[in-house]
Amino acid sequence: MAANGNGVSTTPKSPLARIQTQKNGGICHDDSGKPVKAQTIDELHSLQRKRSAPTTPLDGVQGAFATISEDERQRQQLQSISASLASLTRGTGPKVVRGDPAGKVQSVSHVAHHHHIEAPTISVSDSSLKFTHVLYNLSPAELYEQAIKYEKGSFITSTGALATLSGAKTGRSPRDKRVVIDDTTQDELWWGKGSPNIEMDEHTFMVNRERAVDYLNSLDKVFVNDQFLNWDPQNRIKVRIVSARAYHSLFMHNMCIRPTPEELENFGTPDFTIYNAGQFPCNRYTHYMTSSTSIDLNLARREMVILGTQYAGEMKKGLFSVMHYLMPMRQILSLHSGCNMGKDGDVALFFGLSGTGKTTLSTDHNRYLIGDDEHCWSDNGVSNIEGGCYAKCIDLSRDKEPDIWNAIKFGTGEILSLVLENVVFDEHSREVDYGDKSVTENTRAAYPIEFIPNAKIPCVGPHPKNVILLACDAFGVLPPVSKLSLAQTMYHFISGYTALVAGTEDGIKEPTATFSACFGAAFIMLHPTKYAAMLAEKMQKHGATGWLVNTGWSGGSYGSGNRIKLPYTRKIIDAIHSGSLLNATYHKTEVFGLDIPTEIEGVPSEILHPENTWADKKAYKETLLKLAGLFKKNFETFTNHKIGKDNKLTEEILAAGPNF
Ligand SMILES: Nc1ncnc2c1ncn2[C@@H]1O[C@H](COP(=O)(O)OP(=O)(O)O)[C@@H](O)[C@H]1O
Ligand SMILES: C=C(OP(=O)(O)O)C(=O)O
Ligand SMILES: [Ca+2]
Ligand SMILES: [Mn+2]
Repeated sequence: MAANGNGVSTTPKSPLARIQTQKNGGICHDDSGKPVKAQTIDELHSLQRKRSAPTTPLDGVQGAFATISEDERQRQQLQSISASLASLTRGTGPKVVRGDPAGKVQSVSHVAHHHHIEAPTISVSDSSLKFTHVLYNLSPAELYEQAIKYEKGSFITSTGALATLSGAKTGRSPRDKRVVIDDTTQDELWWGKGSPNIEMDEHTFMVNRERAVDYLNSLDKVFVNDQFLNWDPQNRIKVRIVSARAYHSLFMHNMCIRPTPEELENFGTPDFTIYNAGQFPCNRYTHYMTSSTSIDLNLARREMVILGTQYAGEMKKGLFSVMHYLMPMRQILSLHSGCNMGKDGDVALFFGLSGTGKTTLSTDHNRYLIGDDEHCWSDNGVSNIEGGCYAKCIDLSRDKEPDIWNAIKFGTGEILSLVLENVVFDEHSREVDYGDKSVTENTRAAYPIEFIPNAKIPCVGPHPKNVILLACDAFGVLPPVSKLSLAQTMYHFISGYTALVAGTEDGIKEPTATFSACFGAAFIMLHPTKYAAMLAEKMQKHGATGWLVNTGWSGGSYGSGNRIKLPYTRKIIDAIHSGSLLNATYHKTEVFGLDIPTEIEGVPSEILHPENTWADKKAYKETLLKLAGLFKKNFETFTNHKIGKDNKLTEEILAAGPNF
């Protein structure tokens, strides 16, 4: 007789299957599998989760390496987090416990618990009495669960990425950034016209800090990430990020350097702390505030407060500003650049403003990726500041950007851990439509750098051989590539030109020129000439060549011409890396005086000089002069600043701009 394991006949004689029972007293004893060890459903569920092994042997090691007990270490960790969350309403800080308030289980923290922490069973609204549950350095899988359970707009896409929404803000808010001015920062930092540092006083910072901390303390739970910045071990910075959303915690998990369990045990006090209370607005009646968004940096307190924006990029770029202060103090140059390395150890830097191609061009299947956005250049070479990449994914295609495409899914040996911001997907298949701009043009994917197959781990490399300045010229008059002298490199580095296209809004046809000193004025803290002088010195010392690459328009301005094809730009970049472009024949352009090659393998020669690609030569000349005028006007503010030890380089830089 054919019967399945439950004794149900599969060849019923009557229309309904008859249950065959055994003869021994009418009681079923036909379960073929071993019974589970659990006596109750709760027990069964608790069996599902195995405790993570403690990383330090509990009895510790004797002698010089003796470690504190696990209980003591956890007590110290909670004390440190409690101190981070201190506010006046809780003089001594909130009562902090670890774990998810929703479950009785404490297993969300991956350090084994050897004592049971009693959480209150009734909810108490008075913040000085309530508990704040701390979800400390959760794993991506745990953060996925938190996001899916509690954060509206969280979904898993067909490739396993976590899709989220950042709310009303889908980009950075540079005009809402404030920096505390005190006796030290007043002299050290760059203030005034052109500077990104808009001042606020210490007291106002504390007002916003208290607002953010009180908001965080009012919640049932907060996420705390303890992580690192900078792959250079001698200049590593410990950061703590306190946030209200699993999405923010996962984003920083991916973007900062992830500590090993051992490193986490010995983490101690952070060097810098972010309070991200982005869901809660600032009070616009507060002095120095001009909107409901505020991103406040206090270098003396080593703290940053975020109110009124949930755009995750604010955290990574906020920390980048901090590095732009801390690193130059140690004679290390911080760079808003991507960075990769060839098989022979030749390193290239890719400077550029947002959307010019740092991430796209540094992610190159034939080279090792050191990082896509933030680096340091010290006497030992280059190091990535971050542990992940943050790629723009509008119109992302598998053909043109295969490594980024493939990074947006399960990673080898790692559970899905990726954030896809503001993308649109099919409600059933969960397939992402990268062409959809319904939420924003600035859709993003944040993934750990290991998701790129050729990542160079640890993310460090020798001194750069090529320094590539990327400009997305929507006027269509800059050549696709030109070789720069050191003075020209400095001129273009200080200028930091790119052009924004007005986007898809109708009525706006003119591209807008943007000049952002050091290709990242929004993040620099000192005067641009300080960074420029360091760059000049390093390039000179290590014999690096500068290049200007236009990743923007050709054959006319935005509206009539077209964006230079990515495969052509890649060929240009290949020729820079291989060294073949150094040996090309060059001729000088008028007005900008740029040296352009006559030939590059794989690139049609006629596009190398932009004039050839314009049907209307008069319009070309007019547009060229217009852009040159904008460069001249922008550079006026820098003419009184000296770069280098004598005036020689400064004079050369001034002469390296457009002449007309
Ligand atoms: N010729 C080109 N060179 C570089 N990027 C291009 C080019 N044409 C189109 N793009 C697109 O421009 C965008 C560049 O963005 P991204 O690399 O993220 O810039 P960044 O990292 O500098 O902010 C990508 O979406 C890329 O596909
Ligand atoms: C995240 C950003 O960086 P980028 O566009 O340079 O990749 C940003 O500028 O907000
Ligand atoms: Ca980028
Ligand atoms: Mn960037």
